[in-house]
Amino acid sequence: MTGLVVDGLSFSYGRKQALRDVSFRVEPGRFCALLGPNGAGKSTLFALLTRLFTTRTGRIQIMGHDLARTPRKALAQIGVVFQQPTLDLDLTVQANLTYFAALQGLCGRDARRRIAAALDRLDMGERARERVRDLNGGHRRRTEIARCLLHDPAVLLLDEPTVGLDAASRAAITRHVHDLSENNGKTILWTTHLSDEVRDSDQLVILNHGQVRTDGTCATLRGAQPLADYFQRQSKAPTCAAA
Ligand SMILES: Nc1ncnc2c1ncn2[C@@H]1O[C@H](COP(=O)(O)OP(=O)(O)OP(=O)(O)O)[C@@H](O)[C@H]1O
Repeated sequence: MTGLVVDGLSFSYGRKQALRDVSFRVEPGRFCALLGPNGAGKSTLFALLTRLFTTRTGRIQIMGHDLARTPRKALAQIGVVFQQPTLDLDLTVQANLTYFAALQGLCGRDARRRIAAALDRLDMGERARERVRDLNGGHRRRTEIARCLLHDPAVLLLDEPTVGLDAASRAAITRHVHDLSENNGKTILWTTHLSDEVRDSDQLVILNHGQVRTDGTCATLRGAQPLADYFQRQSKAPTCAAA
């Protein structure tokens, strides 16, 4: 069963077409980097994947569940980290996760066990009792990633999760999320406009002007050239029928 299928997806804001016939698939346990310059359509795609927006053109399947026909089953399979942080700054890490667990119908010993395991995976176990306001940006992001694991989703969607972080925090978060695909079998869709967050073994989908420019293994696509150069070339290349 494929982790994530995006098939013939189009979306417009009024007369502005943001996505045009976007198709790609991510196999289970794969890390897929969705790379695109500003305005490429990454956030629009993300909004469709999380059902904030809907469209009649195209379809999305998550672990075999059609998002339009069986949204509850499909959404139960995803963990989401949005671009804008959504933690309560005045609560501790533990309280933030306990609150989210309750929203997922998880409580008591089961919730505590899941929270401890998720925090440990992100090397955040020792910070459980700290107030989120006292954490740096990288640790706040790690808390959000731990939170999205609580209901044990198969697919993780992360929308530019490293925006605003320093280099060390970016590297740590990128490493943690790669680890979740390699060692925990999570299917990852990671949107970014930073080519240094992508590894050679990752699936790479480049989006530009709302269209998929390339889709394949990063090492194969970039060949001998640095990914930054390849990305720049793909981002500058003219797009047929771009909006
Ligand atoms: N609410 C809106 N109304 C009209 N056009 C919009 C709206 N939101 C986005 N767009 C346009 O749709 C296109 C895709 O935008 P989107 O935000 O999805 O791109 P992005 O790749 O996420 O960019 P960024 O990296 O800057 O967040 C852009 O041309 C943008 O100007």
